[in-house]
Amino acid sequence: MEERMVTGELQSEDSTVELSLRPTTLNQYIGQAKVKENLSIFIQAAKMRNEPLDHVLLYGPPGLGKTTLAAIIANEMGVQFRSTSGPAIDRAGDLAAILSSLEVGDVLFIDEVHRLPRSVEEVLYSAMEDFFIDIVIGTGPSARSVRIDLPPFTLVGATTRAGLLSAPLRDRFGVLSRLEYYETKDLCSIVERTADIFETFISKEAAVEVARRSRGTPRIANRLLRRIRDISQVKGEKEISLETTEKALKMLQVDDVGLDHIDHKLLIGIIDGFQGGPVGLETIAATIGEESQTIEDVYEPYLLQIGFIQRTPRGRLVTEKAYEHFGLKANDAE
Ligand SMILES: Nc1ncnc2c1ncn2[C@@H]1O[C@H](COP(=O)(O)OP(=O)(O)OP(=O)(O)O)[C@@H](O)[C@H]1O
Ligand SMILES: [Mg+2]
Repeated sequence: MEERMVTGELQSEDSTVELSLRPTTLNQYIGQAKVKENLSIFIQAAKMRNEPLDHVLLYGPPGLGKTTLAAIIANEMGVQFRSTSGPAIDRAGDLAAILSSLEVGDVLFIDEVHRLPRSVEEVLYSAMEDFFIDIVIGTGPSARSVRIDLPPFTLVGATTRAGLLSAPLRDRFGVLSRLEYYETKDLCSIVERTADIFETFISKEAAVEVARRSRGTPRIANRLLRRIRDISQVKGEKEISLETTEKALKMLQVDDVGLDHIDHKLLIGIIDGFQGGPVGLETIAATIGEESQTIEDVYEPYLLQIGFIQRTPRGRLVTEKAYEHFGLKANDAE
């Protein structure tokens, strides 16, 4: 897949900087008020009882701060943070090795937890519920099952697709937190915080503009800011101005509401090819040459969120709001 400025997914250029941009305490974590309030109460209560925190499932679109929040949980609990991911654990034995190296109260973070192989997932059930695992050692007639007791720990799972989690796994999480797209004012604070870390000045209007066009996603806001900062610096600006921000975003092909050419291709594809829909996902995918899974997971969520498309039983429908965005009239087509 080509690299996009406005995707929430992690891209190669993000990974190195992101580490330095990660807030480390709940207080520094901007937005997501409901999630933060809940977690803060559960963390305090667990600490008062001197028990590990209940297992936590964080879910929501890419780039909203799941990994960041997982690390914050460990930090706030004052325990070690161990991190792995679903696809990285091939065999039950790999998981057993990780689990048996944990210390009391540790946070084990499993990213993309919906991608754990089924055989590994099954080992996790008893680990989560009763802090032990049964593993089979050897093969054939000499095979035997060994029980390993584990220290009480907290599993923090993250997924962009909660719907793909099996029911037995989902049910073993005591805390389910859904991260939402950020409001502009929160993204604006994130942009200002990032600028601060970069030791760069940015005008209020410019920060609001970046926030407005970042699809409710901190990772995108930070990525756009980095590019805009480059352009502003080359121009010799002391402070990133609104004018430069607007120009830079135009160069980066990010439109007024944060959409790019791929969003345009998707929307215009439905408008031109199917009179605005409704049209089935598979048909759209074939028409614009993208995988339906990618459309569903990556392109569509934000378009749904801002009300540019609707899901109907008969397929996707482009709304009047989207027509207006392109300066078109919806009923022209009807
Ligand atoms: N609430 C927040 N306040 C400040 N910065 C944030 C916040 N949430 C996320 N960020 C920033 O956004 C970046 C992306 O966050 P993170 O990697 O945690 O997202 P994610 O949800 O784990 O994404 P993915 O689904 O790709 O794993 C981080 O570098 C972090 O700096
Ligand atoms: Mg992550």
